[in-house]
Amino acid sequence: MSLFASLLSYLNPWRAVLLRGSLWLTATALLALVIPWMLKRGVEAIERGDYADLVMFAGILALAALARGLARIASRLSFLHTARRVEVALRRDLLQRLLAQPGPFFDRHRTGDLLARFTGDVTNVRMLAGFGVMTILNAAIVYVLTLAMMLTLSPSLTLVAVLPYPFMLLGVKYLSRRLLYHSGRVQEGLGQVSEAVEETISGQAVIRAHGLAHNRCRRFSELNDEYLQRNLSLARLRALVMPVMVVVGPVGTLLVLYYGGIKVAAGALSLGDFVAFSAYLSQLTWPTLLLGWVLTLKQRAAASMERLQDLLTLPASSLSANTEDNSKQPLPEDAPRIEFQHLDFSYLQGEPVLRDFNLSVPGGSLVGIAGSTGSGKTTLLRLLAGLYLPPAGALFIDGVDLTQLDLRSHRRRISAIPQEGRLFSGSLRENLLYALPSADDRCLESIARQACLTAELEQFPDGFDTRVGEGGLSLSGGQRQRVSIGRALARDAGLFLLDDPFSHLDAATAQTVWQRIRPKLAGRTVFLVSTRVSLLAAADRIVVLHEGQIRQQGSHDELLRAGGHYARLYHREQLRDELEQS
Ligand SMILES: Nc1ncnc2c1ncn2[C@@H]1O[C@H](COP(=O)(O)OP(=O)(O)OP(=O)(O)O)[C@@H](O)[C@H]1O
Repeated sequence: MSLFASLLSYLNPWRAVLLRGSLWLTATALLALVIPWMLKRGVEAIERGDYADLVMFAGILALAALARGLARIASRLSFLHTARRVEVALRRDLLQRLLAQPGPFFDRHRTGDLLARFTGDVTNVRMLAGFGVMTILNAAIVYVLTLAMMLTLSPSLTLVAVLPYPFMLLGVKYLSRRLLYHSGRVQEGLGQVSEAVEETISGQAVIRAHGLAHNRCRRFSELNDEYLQRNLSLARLRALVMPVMVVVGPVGTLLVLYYGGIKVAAGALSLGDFVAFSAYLSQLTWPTLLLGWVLTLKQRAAASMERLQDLLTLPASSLSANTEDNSKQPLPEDAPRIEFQHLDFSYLQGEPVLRDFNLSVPGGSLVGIAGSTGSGKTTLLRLLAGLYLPPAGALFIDGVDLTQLDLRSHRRRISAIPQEGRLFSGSLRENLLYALPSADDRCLESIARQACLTAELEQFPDGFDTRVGEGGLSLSGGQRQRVSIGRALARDAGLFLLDDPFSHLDAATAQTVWQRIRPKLAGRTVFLVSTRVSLLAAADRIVVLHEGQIRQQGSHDELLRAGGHYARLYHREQLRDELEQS
């Protein structure tokens, strides 16, 4: 879609406001026409020696100027307010698209670059949608009306005045292509700088702990220099645009002065007409200059819109809406039956992470997943959540291929605790009830009890209203993890995906939390990944992964009797716990 087509789709809902704005612009231009005409009549009154008329024309001129100022304010408000609304709509659509993307999208895109699209790129488009559109429309109206007046006064002099304009158009056409290219590079550079800032702030603890601040600053300076060079190239080009426009006005005025002067001297044009003509011509100067500025703005906005279109044209979801069977809303308490059939999975062009994975899970069972680090445990849960797309015909939910499921309905029945359960800025209450904001205090207290947070809450001076800081930074790792557990429990889901939710808790607390949350999980399908294998003892089936393949599976007792990897992990853990207690 071209820049203007995309922009139009965002401006369309505000067409009534824009129409009003255009009427105010027309009123501004019409009132502006009165001023040179009153000059003409004033000059004629002076020639006649009629001072009463002169005062009257001066009065009309002053009133017209005042009314013109008011009409200009009204027109600006219509256009600039609309642009702000377009900006909001763009940001909303961008975020909606982003959140609908599957995991590989976020592996491919850098956070800073995505952030730059929300800031710099959206601002460029907003400037064009507001000031740009207003300036272009204003120039068109002023040109048509003013040229009509100039033609009325003297057609031949009008022809002389517009002689330099074709040269201006040629120069502008040549510059605009290069402006587009350089604007794109500047926005890309801004993305890299934003990325570096974002990473530095979120990783400041690691950077300082390793004494890497100096290296980081050096790398940042290099990126900044590169960004500066790109900006300077663009600024040089933009600096060329203004002179092209600035030359046009004076050349036209010079030509008019020369030929107009000859005409007045020869008596072919009255002095009043000549003064009015010159005033009309000077009214074209400012819109022409602004057009030059809008041209650079247009190219910047075109480069930005191209970057925004990359995101706005993404599919709303990588998983398609499905047949009638799946379009029905699954009930939250539905505990799905899950089947993996010869599942092979690898991330973008990487080595296979899961290989020939086969598993049949009846609805309402608790599946424990154990295995060495990097064996594919998290990947398995990501596939179940539809965050990454499994190959077709390999993963079935209630007998339906996951790739054919409506992703939103599927996710509605899932509650997950990711490995790094991120909290959001806000209070403990907001975080615990993130998925259920309307829940009452009784529900909140019950969640906190299940997640073993009650003791801490009594110590926090603000209780549930305690702020957790960005990402939950003001809480300990264990507290953060228990808030994540509470947040997941608040959902009445049918499928729980718990990725090592007790890794930051000591053995005793982990057991207590696990015992407390189990009644809530009864009758649900639960996948529990745990590096602490003793917590898996209650699972209906335990799967032990090794390098993406099932190495062992069975109940806790069966696996202990069989010996092997699971039994070794279990005995090692028992020994460690005994040592810690002694
Ligand atoms: N987004 C990704 N892009 C590419 N490769 C990935 C991605 N996420 C994980 N991997 C790779 O997939 C493999 C399995 O990772 P996964 O996180 O599933 O293992 P895990 O068993 O959960 O490990 P751990 O116990 O350490 O959390 C690893 O080799 C990892 O490097």
